[in-house]
Amino acid sequence: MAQSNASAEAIEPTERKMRAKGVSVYYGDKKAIDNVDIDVYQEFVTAFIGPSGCGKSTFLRALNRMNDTIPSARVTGTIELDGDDIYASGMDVVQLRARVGMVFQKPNPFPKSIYDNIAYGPKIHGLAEGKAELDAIVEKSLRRAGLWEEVKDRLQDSGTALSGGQQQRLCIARAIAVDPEVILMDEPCSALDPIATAKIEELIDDLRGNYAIVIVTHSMQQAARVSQRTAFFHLGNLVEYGHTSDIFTNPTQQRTQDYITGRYG
Ligand SMILES: Nc1ncnc2c1ncn2[C@@H]1O[C@H](COP(=O)(O)OP(=O)(O)OP(=O)(O)O)[C@@H](O)[C@H]1O
Repeated sequence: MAQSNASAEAIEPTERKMRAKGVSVYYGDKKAIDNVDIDVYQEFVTAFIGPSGCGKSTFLRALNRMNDTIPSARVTGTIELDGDDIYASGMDVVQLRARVGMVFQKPNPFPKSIYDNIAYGPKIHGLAEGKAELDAIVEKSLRRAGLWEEVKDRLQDSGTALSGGQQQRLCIARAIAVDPEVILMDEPCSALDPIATAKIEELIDDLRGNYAIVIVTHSMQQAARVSQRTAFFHLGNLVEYGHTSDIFTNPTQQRTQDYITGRYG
């Protein structure tokens, strides 16, 4: 498991990667997220916690316009990546989703080889000149995701034949391969056993140095282990956002206190 990160979280962020201002998300007439302001920082893991249905995944998906794929979904307010409005009309959404990658709850490798799972993104984004460069990206991505040693001799095997934990690291490698700046993770360990979960948590801690990471989790222990900042959502509102240790030991809001002491959720 990742060790306590109290010292890491005390460090003040140097670079803001994303800024949400007055963001609301609707499904048809129903408001799922209400007027949320939040900043996400480079080299920080930000955890979104809160009871089921509070809107964590909805808000996470708004950060790389994954909600665009849901016809009834509508986002208001502004979300910026490096100061640029990601909902602006000129924004290239394919490019945006490479810059703000996503890893889902259930590992979802393509039904292709391990190699092709990683190579696909760099190919369509034109990141490699030839086979040697592509090979290098595949190796580097798998190494970063802590999977290289386990798969280097069977890169042509199907990605779906790996264990659940390996599949999730493959999906992380796939996100890394297109050189993202932000990685969004929606309950990435919920389908995994404790050992595979521990590996992913260690990986998140390793990756933090190169990206801004946002993780939705139902596990408060996980949020405490891996994140430096925590946002507590309830009924579509961002109730409290701050240093992870403050949220868990000294929250300012009664609703946060009730959640972390198990009064609901
Ligand atoms: N595609 C959709 N169409 C309509 N309503 C939706 C859709 N997705 C989510 N919702 C609604 O939006 C609200 C927030 O859901 P969301 O999945 O974001 O919450 P969550 O906090 O991530 O929940 P969980 O922890 O259970 O995954 C819920 O009331 C949910 O029913």
